[in-house]
Amino acid sequence: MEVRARAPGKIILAGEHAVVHGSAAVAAAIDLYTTSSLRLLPAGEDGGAGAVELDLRDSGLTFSWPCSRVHAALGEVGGKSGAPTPCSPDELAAVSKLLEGQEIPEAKIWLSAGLSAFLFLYTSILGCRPGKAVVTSDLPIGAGLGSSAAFCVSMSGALLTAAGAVGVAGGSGAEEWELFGKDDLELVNQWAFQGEKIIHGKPSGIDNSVSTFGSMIKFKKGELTNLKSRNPVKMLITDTRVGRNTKALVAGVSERASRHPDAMASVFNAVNSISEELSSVVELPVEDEIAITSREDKLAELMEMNQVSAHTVLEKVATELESHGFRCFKAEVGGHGLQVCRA
Ligand SMILES: Nc1ncnc2c1ncn2[C@@H]1O[C@H](COP(=O)(O)OP(=O)(O)OP(=O)(O)O)[C@@H](O)[C@H]1O
Ligand SMILES: C[C@@](O)(CCO)CC(=O)[O-]
Ligand SMILES: [Mg+2]
Repeated sequence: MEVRARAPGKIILAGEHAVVHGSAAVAAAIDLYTTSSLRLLPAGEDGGAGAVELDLRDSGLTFSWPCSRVHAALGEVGGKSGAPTPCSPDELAAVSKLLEGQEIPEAKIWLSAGLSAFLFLYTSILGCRPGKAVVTSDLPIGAGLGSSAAFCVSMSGALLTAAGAVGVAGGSGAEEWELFGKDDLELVNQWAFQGEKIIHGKPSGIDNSVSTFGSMIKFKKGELTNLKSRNPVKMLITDTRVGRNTKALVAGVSERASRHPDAMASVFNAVNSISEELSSVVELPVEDEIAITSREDKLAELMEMNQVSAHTVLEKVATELESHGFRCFKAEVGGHGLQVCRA
């Protein structure tokens, strides 16, 4: 049987980075997804133990680890389909050793973090059982749209479903996306957070939470509040195609906070207030065009204060940006979280 799980990317409207230091932040799922398909395989035809395989379809790269090698590196692992235990430094070192000998092009060396997260999640949940995972994604990687979280959430969803730890009982039989129950989502989210830690270093958990649960959320110190907005909020997302590494950026902010503790505490406090205010603006009931425009203006101002300059003339701005070679996504925000499909 093949299990497919898809998880959305996200945008953060306010509170990015400050959320790692305890400020509130507001994030929304976007309708761009990463899909992980998983098929458990029989043991090798030659009587061998088979292999764990990963096919990263978008980058045209495939990876394979003989189960015997995985077992030799990690020992007895797997079967942990309850709450996760974090990846210990020894485990991470063993996982990193498994990357040796894999042909990762220098230009895509950043994939190593994703491969480590995959190996940790796969082996912790399924042990050294042979299987093949295929990943495809609509999301640009390293562009701030939560590709790492969508990768970890969709992969955790597929692995835990294959392990029988979560899932819609029996499935509908039809090939359509179904939503998980709340407890299952909680479990997937906990596992995905462990994967995010391998990729991000010190994540707040906002990205994996919004990717798992969907919708628009306020997130503060690990606590999630669903924001209820009766009117859809539309955003224009622009990929500057200038890649960056979130782990390095997060570490940079922490270093700055330790160099300037008082000043940065005030910055984090200000960002917290912006996120709190933005959350209430999102939930304001808006009945007519004037109220919608006024809400958009308030959101724009708060986002600008947070960091970003927001524009409402979407088509005009998109055309202008695209004429300069940028890529724009017009995304619906606040949609579904993790979904699963069993063929
Ligand atoms: N589809 C994918 N396949 C394999 N690895 C992936 C995939 N998507 C993300 N990753 C892993 O996640 C890393 C990118 O994570 P990073 O947190 O730096 O960027 P992001 O998640 O796109 O942005 P942000 O966290 O700021 O929203 C990649 O370097 C890779 O290791
Ligand atoms: C930059 C950051 O705030 C969001 C990354 O999308 C880091 C985090 O919260 O883990
Ligand atoms: Mg990320």
